[in-house]
Amino acid sequence: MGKRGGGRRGGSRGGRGGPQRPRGDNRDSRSNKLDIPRQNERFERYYNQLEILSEDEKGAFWEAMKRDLPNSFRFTGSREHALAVQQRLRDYYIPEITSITYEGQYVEAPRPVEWYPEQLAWFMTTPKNVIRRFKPFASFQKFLVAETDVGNITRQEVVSMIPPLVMDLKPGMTVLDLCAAPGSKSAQLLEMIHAGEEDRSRQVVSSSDQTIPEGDSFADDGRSTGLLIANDVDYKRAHMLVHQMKRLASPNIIVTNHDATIYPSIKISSTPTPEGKPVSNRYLKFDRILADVPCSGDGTVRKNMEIWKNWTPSNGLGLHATQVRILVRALQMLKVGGRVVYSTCSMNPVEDEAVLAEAITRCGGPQLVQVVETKNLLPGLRRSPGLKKWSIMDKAGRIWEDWSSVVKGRKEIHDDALGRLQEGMFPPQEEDLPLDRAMRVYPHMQDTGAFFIAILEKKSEIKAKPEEKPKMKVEDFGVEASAGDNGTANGNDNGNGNDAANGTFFIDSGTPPKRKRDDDDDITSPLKRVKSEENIDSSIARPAPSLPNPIVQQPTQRPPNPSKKNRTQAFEEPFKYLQSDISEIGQIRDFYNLSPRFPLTRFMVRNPDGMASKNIYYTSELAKEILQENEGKGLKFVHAGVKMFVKQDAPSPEVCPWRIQTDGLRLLEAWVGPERVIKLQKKETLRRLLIEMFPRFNGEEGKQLGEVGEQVKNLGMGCCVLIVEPTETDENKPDGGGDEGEGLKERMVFPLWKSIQSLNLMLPKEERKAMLLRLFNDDTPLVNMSQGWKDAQAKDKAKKDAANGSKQVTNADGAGANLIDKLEAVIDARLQRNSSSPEVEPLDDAGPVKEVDADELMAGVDSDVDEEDGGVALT
Ligand SMILES: C[S@@+](CC[C@H](N)C(=O)[O-])C[C@H]1O[C@@H](n2cnc3c(N)ncnc32)[C@H](O)[C@@H]1O
Repeated sequence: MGKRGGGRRGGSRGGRGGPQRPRGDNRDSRSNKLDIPRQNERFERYYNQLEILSEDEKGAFWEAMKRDLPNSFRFTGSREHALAVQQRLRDYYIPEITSITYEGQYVEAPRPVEWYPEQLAWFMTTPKNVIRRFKPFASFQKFLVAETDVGNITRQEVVSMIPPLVMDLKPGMTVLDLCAAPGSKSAQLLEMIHAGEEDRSRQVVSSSDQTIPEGDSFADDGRSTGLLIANDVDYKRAHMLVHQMKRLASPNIIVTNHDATIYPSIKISSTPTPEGKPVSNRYLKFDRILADVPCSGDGTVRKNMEIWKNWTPSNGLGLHATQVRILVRALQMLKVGGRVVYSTCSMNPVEDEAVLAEAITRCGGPQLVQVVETKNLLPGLRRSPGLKKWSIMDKAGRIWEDWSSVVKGRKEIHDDALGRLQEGMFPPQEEDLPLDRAMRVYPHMQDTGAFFIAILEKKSEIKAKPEEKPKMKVEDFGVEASAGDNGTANGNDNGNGNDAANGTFFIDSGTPPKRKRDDDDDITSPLKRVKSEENIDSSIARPAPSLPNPIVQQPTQRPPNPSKKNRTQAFEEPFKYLQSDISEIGQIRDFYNLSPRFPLTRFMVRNPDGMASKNIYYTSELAKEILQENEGKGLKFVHAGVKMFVKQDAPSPEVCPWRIQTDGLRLLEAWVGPERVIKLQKKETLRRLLIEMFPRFNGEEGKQLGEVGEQVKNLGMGCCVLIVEPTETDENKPDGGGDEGEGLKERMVFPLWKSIQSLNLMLPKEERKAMLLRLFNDDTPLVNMSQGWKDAQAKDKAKKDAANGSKQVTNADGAGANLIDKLEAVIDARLQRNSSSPEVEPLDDAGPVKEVDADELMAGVDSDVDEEDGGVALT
């Protein structure tokens, strides 16, 4: 799957996507955090009495809880590409780091996470004083920062990588990630949806019609037909999610912004049943749903030190009801036979096993919703089984073993702490509910954070029971019940007792949400009542992807666009699909000689008039169906589509003004005709094209461009596809290995622009630099060749002017050359302004290698992305 670079991610040192702070501030806040005493009487007492660990283990557990968390990261994107970047780490950085000795011992180098498939996840525990001493760490950091900037590496907590891995996700599936921001798990899910896609597409392109393999994975000529809907209730966090997802350049994702407890049903097209029976309302059901719910996050205490200060029993108690509602809604939206993975980064059974038990009960019991065994998944991962018995600590710090003691206690204890407790928080009556099939991962087991993961399988259609109101009478408390205590005092309620606008959650609110459902079968979406899928004939499976007639949306009235400052409400440009017979698409098809197998019906624009004026996006067929079927029905779509073509001024009418955007190239390249394809085999040619912006392809300079220089001579102006063909394998590489060979090992594709005299690889500066570092270990500053030849021309002209007594050049050749240069300069300037071309900035050097400390080693890496799983502020 694709990868999108594009600059250091905004506000890169702000953390949690916040505003950019000066580096010094960051250090201060880091050292302030380090000053927090790592103790909390109730926190420690609660988990000690829970007996989740043997006496022997308790010491190691608390010791690990109090230690700093190792840094960890994941190689992201398509398997092929992720493995290539990982190989660089193995071949180059690891040998350098492992050769360092300190006080007679070898230093600890980054290590792969044993149970992560293909060792694509790594962690490192190297102490600061060791890192400060040795320069190889500094060059390793440069690599990490560069690869993270372009999206090849993502910093992610090791345990947070588990839930997607146990989803048993196949590429054609429809998947919903209900609480998805900032998006590290969504990224994993999307990678799985695209697994094997590139190979399949190439297989189709190289086969004749008769030899294309049959089967679902080739249903759309090898393109993945699966879909991920990633959702978050918080609008700003949903945009953080968009930012993360765009890096993966997938046409198979839609981002939405809804409260997961009342997630609206999604309409799909109303084709008749195979028997010809008309069906009027069909709603999407999912194969897999991830409910990585908001939680108190006490499993992240090694990273979020404030938890030591802020942990109270109320944190978990207040979230239980929301967590149950999210899980029940997930089960409703699931296909029969489908699976929900429920996860939290909290160790509190009230947020874990109790939520499973309560949701299963509400959905009809274990015959309808089964807990799936997890113990054999991910061999090598040390874990404990889920709990079948637990006690609960109330707000006042008292421990309760069961519900009946609470009921009795209410007669004697006259404070409101007991009001928070509910029957469903205690272990279920049904003793054989196999909650132990879930998994708990604790920090001491493999030096990570803590996590809870469970898999639920839907065995039959369900009809969820309405939520029971807590049966509390005023006299039960011995105190006056305070009406309306729903934590919405600030008036910024998202209907859930939570403040969605600033991303914080009132974790003390145990009351049902304001926007309450009367009946689970009739969901009220935030904007409009949407009929529940539970009334629909569930035997109707989603039809195989088809290519319905393109629909051109009628131009709609543009809603008033609130100024950015006042955007507390979501405003998104509409998604309008283009008719395949419009002139712009015809021009694209003809210029790139696109294969008839490439679907021209999936192009979309983001403006209310539905006009192809600036950017053209591409989505999968199912994403298109969903966006079209649900238009104007209250669904809050925030993002969909991969930018595939961008319009720019063309130097002449024969040149197509629509150039291919890097994001969309992966999806398109196999279908572009040979006339617009250039092939590169030599490493040195690629190095030149990466370092030099706007090299000339004629004359002496052109010779330096080797095989590419030769081929472009016969190519018409405009955009083309540059394919880097791998010619070197582990077998044929020269003795000594490393990077000495003339060819490259990895297949790559880039958009290339041919101007009148020069070429330009349409790749952002950061991606050029990361690639130079990875493929050539070269951190040479980039060179803007157009500047060079313009300077040379200016000098030449000055010389000639001087020789001719400052006479104007009037001969035809001179005038022609000037005209060409001017035109070229205009085109270059426009290309430079374009998003995926290098910016016209002073070309900076990566700077001298400096010593770094442990935090700094990861500090520049992904630090604008809030990776923590504890998506709640402990207020
Ligand atoms: C634990 S974090 C999710 C982390 C995410 N899955 C990841 O791996 O990057 C929980 C998220 O749930 C969101 N959230 C909280 N309440 C929600 C609700 N009622 N509906 C949907 N999302 C909610 C929060 O905004 C937060 O982003």
